[in-house]
Amino acid sequence: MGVTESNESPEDRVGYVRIQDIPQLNQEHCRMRDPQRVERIINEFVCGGPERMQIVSDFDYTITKQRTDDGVAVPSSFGIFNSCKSLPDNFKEEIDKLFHKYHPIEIDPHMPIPDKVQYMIEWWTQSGKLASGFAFDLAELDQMAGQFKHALRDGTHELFEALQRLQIPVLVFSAGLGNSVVSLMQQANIMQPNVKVVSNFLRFRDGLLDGFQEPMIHIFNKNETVLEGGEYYELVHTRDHIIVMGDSLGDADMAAGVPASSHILRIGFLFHHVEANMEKYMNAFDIVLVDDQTMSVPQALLALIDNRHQMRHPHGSNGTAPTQGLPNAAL
Ligand SMILES: C[n+]1cn([C@@H]2O[C@H](COP(=O)(O)OP(=O)(O)O)[C@@H](O)[C@H]2O)c2nc(N)[nH]c(=O)c21
Ligand SMILES: [Mg+2]
Repeated sequence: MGVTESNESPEDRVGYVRIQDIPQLNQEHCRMRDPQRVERIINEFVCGGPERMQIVSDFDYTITKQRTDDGVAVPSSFGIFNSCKSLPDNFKEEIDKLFHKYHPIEIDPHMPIPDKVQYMIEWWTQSGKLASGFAFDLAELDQMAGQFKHALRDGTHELFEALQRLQIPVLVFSAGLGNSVVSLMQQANIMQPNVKVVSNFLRFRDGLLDGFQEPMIHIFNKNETVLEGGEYYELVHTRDHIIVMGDSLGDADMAAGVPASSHILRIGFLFHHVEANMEKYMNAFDIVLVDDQTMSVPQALLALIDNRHQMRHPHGSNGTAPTQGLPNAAL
């Protein structure tokens, strides 16, 4: 007698998760281009368990809120640095000039990407040159960043706690200023050993600021290809179940460079010009959350993965090696 072939479809299996059973995905402001694809990936994630998961997240307005309860605007990571009082008098003026020259290029819908890349490299290089040749006390940056430690999305602590407990690596990718990102995350107590920040970090030489450390992270190389060969790449390249989170369209590509067989679920936080942007966001992200200032959706997905994991490993052992502490200055 051979093995009886089962006609059972995956949907009939015990433990199969359905979108309609996940309240966070059934909210009015949660949009999905292809709910069946989302459901399929979620089931892959739940079956694969925490050992195969990694998170890749943008920082500005993804980990921080797009809109705060008290209406206070949250500065970007560059903005936190630029508002430091001790910077030379002309610094702010010059950095603003660069912004007005290059930001329209960054968002120009007609210019081809390869042309934009050249301009973006110019912009980040010139910003680095401006941030050179004067003394700067990082304590001032800490003080500025600390003012916004409560401006993280609701549920961020709980999400990061769960990710740490399940030893899921988190890559925070920012084309902004890494020192602000790390400082804010440290002061908010979410800079756990499983979290790595890849960004632009200030460099000092002979006690003076000397621009940014290499490699430059700009908006068009903000993806896993810049990690290749590095320590973090080694840690995560076998983790083929990936949640990507971002608020800008380009953030959807942050997992570029991971093996093609990976399952990637992209979550996009849409806030500005909702109607005008909706179609593009729906095409770029699997889940689009409109004016959602929480981490409820990633938390819900993680809870599903966690619950199944607890059922398999009721005594707490998950068979994986502990996540190493990760250096944040270099790749
Ligand atoms: C070099 N430079 C780049 N930016 C902006 O920083 C952003 C960093 O990009 P990102 O990491 O994708 O962050 P986001 O979450 O804010 O989108 C880019 O979109 C640029 O518009 C900059 N912004 C300021 N204020 N000053 C700068 O020197 C500067
Ligand atoms: Mg952002």
